[in-house]
Amino acid sequence: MSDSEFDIVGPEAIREGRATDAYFDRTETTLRHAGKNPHVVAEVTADQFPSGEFEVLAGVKDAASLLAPLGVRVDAIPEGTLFDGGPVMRIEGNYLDFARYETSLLGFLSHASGVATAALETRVAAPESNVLSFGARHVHPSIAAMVERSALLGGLDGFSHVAAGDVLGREASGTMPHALLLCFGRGEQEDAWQAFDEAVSEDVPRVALCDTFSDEKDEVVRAAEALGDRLSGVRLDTTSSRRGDFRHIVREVRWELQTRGIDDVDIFVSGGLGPSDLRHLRDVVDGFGVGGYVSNATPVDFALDIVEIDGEAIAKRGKLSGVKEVYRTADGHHHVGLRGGEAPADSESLMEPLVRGGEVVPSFDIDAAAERALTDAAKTGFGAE
Ligand SMILES: O=P(O)(O)OC[C@H]1C[C@H](OP(=O)(O)OP(=O)(O)O)[C@H](O)[C@@H]1O
Ligand SMILES: [Zn+2]
Repeated sequence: MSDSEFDIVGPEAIREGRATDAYFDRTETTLRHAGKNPHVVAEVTADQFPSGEFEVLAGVKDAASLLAPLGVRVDAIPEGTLFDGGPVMRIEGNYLDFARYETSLLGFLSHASGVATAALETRVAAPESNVLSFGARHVHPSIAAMVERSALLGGLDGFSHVAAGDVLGREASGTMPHALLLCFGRGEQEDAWQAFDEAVSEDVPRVALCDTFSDEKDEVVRAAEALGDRLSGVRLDTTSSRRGDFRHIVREVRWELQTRGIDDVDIFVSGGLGPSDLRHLRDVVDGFGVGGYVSNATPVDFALDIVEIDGEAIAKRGKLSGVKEVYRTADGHHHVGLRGGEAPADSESLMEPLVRGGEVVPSFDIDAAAERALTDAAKTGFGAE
């Protein structure tokens, strides 16, 4: 029993195959006892048939790292690709070489793909706006890097979690919490904003949180008067009990700034926002902090199913036997067919080599994957209202 500081399943357990469901231990014991370890092809699939409901594939980088040392051959559709049916990954090898890794494999793909899909929904809802991932507080700290990487892969512009930034090699960003204003006390907002301006390094934009004690309009005018042209933005995180017509509040704030000749102060909003809020506010605000809608996204319901054993097509009830290819047709839809079958006219086959000879084939670039997701979103009409 490990006496580690926190109850967290670490990378060692994942690598050793202990991050698995107990029935895979039983499976290994039983198959070894019976002298069975067939050569299989297994596919990761969410929907057997194209559903028209697209999701973003993410988590492929960690999945590749997990599978590479196992002596299996893996193909997958690239990270960031939108899919709506058929396999997203195919594993070929002796079943016992990878059986116990199913749990972690699906966990890597399911959770990250759910978060990336939610992030893309917010991205396409406000394509011109600055949208930051602020939801790390809602999830277990051990998965913050997955959440923030998936948010970037879904097209978001930045994130708030510092340690996730260490993992991703990117700078976390954010403004200031209500706790800062509270520590200076009621009526002392100017002192708080000015102390922030004096203390925080110059490269951090001066974005004042303006909704702690009094009306947003009042606090914004006071922040502008307190910081002058050092103020680069204001954040309104108006709590739901006071929110009313958030759009109207933002327009009042913009009016009070503009009537004072202040045109270069950005207005950011946050707090319980989802795609419909972003669509409703995108023409009056400059940026969004989106938290729970992205970080708390439902994982994609992937399953790993054997579809061929020793060259014979086979599948459990509810699944399609045989090794399949996935194609994207010219109209952005997907087509699933048996490997070796005829590809639809004007289609592209989506599966690419992921692991060969123990090596991960592709390099992984978050920005390229995000670009792919945005391109696919346009092709498929993803998130269109
Ligand atoms: O609601 P979500 O979409 O998850 O957004 C997460 C936002 C909202 C939250 O406000 P508070 O809970 O008031 O926290 P703080 O006082 O630190 O701003 C905090 O500012 C996060 O950045
Ligand atoms: Zn707050």
